[in-house]
Amino acid sequence: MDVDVGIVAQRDNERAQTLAASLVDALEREGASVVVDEATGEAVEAAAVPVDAMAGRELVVSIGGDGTLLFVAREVGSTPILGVNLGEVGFLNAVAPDDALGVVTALVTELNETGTVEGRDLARLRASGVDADWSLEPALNEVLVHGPRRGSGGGATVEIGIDGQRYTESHADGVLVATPTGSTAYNLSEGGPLVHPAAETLVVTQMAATRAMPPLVVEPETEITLTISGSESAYAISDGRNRQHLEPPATVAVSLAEESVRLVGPQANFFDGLDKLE
Ligand SMILES: NC(=O)c1ccc[n+]([C@@H]2O[C@H](COP(=O)([O-])OP(=O)(O)OC[C@H]3O[C@@H](n4cnc5c(N)ncnc54)[C@H](O)[C@@H]3O)[C@@H](O)[C@H]2O)c1
Ligand SMILES: Nc1ncnc2c1ncn2[C@@H]1O[C@H](COP(=O)(O)OP(=O)(O)OP(=O)(O)O)[C@@H](O)[C@H]1O
Repeated sequence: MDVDVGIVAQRDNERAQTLAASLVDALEREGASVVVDEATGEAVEAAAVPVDAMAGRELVVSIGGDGTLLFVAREVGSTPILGVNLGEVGFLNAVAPDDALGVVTALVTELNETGTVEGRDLARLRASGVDADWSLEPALNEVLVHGPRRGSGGGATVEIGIDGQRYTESHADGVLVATPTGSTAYNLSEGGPLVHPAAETLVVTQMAATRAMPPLVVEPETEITLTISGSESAYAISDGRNRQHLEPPATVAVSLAEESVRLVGPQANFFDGLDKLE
């Protein structure tokens, strides 16, 4: 059987491109059909396609840091992803570069023999306008609502609604809703709790609120609304990259997205990973 694999290497990263080239060689020798992303295609001899065209392949390998994996996840939906860590933190990428060849070859052999690979599904969040017609790309880490700019003087008033009931309202730099995956990212810097990956919850965390309430842990099916007012403009942002301009007063609805992200290959040990954050 011909296994379809996509490889995305962090742009402008020579180490990532070199590793991508050796994966292309090894996988083609195994009889797999391999494509790389267009930026990598300029440096590596292989068929190149846009990253979103890799959706539906049996495996996509992301070589880079957490930012690269978040980017790949945004583009390929629930296509199985393996993360190889070449970044500084690499919380989302379980595989070290030296192990990449062995792990990817083993996964392709498994796909050949069984047609499937084991993995785990990571929840994502959908953010959309309540009083305007827009939605953001689903977030693997968090959805954030903030005023015209981050930091002092850039805040706004944000009211948090939980299943139609008001939790709290305060002037703040912003408010974020994090998945368990995102609990170790921005959420942690803003005083939110660590969430163990096996816990199915969402966390709502205020950012530098003047009348701060503790971060609120809710069940994943909760409908969360963030209503922002008292500033000239505001933004809703998914995973730090995909943003929507808001004209306050504006209400953003945040809920579980239908499509999760599927990570395959060895699972990172959550507690070992925490050492990287110090
Ligand atoms: N103050 C902060 O902690 C802070 C600031 C900006 C962005 N971020 C996070 O980075 C993500 C991407 O945003 P960007 O593209 O603007 O920044 P980026 O890609 O430069 O990432 C910022 C840092 O967050 C780390 N990171 C990302 N996801 C993580 C996770 N799930 N667990 C632990 N660390 C993680 C990255 O390795 C990197 O060191 C956002 O979703 C946000 O959670 C965090
Ligand atoms: N092959 C690629 N094609 C197009 N865009 C890319 C590619 N690789 C990375 N990018 C862009 O770069 C961003 C990720 O790069 P970023 O600088 O955040 O690195 P990183 O993977 O987090 O690594 P580090 O931990 O070293 O910062 C993605 O959001 C995406 O916009």
